[in-house]
Amino acid sequence: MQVGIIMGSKSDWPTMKHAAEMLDRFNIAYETKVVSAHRTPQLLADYAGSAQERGLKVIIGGAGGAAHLPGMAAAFTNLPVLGVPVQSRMLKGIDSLLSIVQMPKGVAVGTLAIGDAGAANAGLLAAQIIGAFDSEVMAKVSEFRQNQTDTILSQPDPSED
Ligand SMILES: Nc1c(C(=O)O)ncn1[C@@H]1O[C@H](COP(=O)(O)O)[C@@H](O)[C@H]1O
Repeated sequence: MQVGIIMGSKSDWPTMKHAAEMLDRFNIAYETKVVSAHRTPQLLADYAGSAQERGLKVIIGGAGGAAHLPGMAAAFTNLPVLGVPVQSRMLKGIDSLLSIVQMPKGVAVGTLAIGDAGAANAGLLAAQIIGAFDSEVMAKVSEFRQNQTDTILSQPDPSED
């Protein structure tokens, strides 16, 4: 496994599956697990603490509300941790975003956008990090981006639709 996708609750999966789907495009092996800084703190310490020796290269952590999961994962590992703010019901994910993004200097989390697009981009960014050291993955990232550009350039102008 190269990427660990962790989330605070099973209820985060409809968002976090977009990270998994992005990794599928690049044939990057990943594992998924519910791990919570609040509800299963020892599991988080064990998971993040052993991630590097188990061969993971990147951890993607998604959580909503008081989203301490990515920051606490980053506290237990030197691997790059990408944080996905899951949209919360009461505060629409602003709480998740602010909980993840304002890390103290010296412990880094790369924070993505709230919700599905953020999760997809976390998968893409993980592929780009791995691709920096793996030319096959980087070739797939280039192809993905070229296809995206070609699709947009081939669309008719808005008024011609
Ligand atoms: N933010 C965290 C953490 C954590 O940061 O450790 N653990 C669970 N949660 C979040 O609680 C929300 C509601 O969870 P439930 O749906 O299980 O009640 C989820 O979005 C989860 O990520």
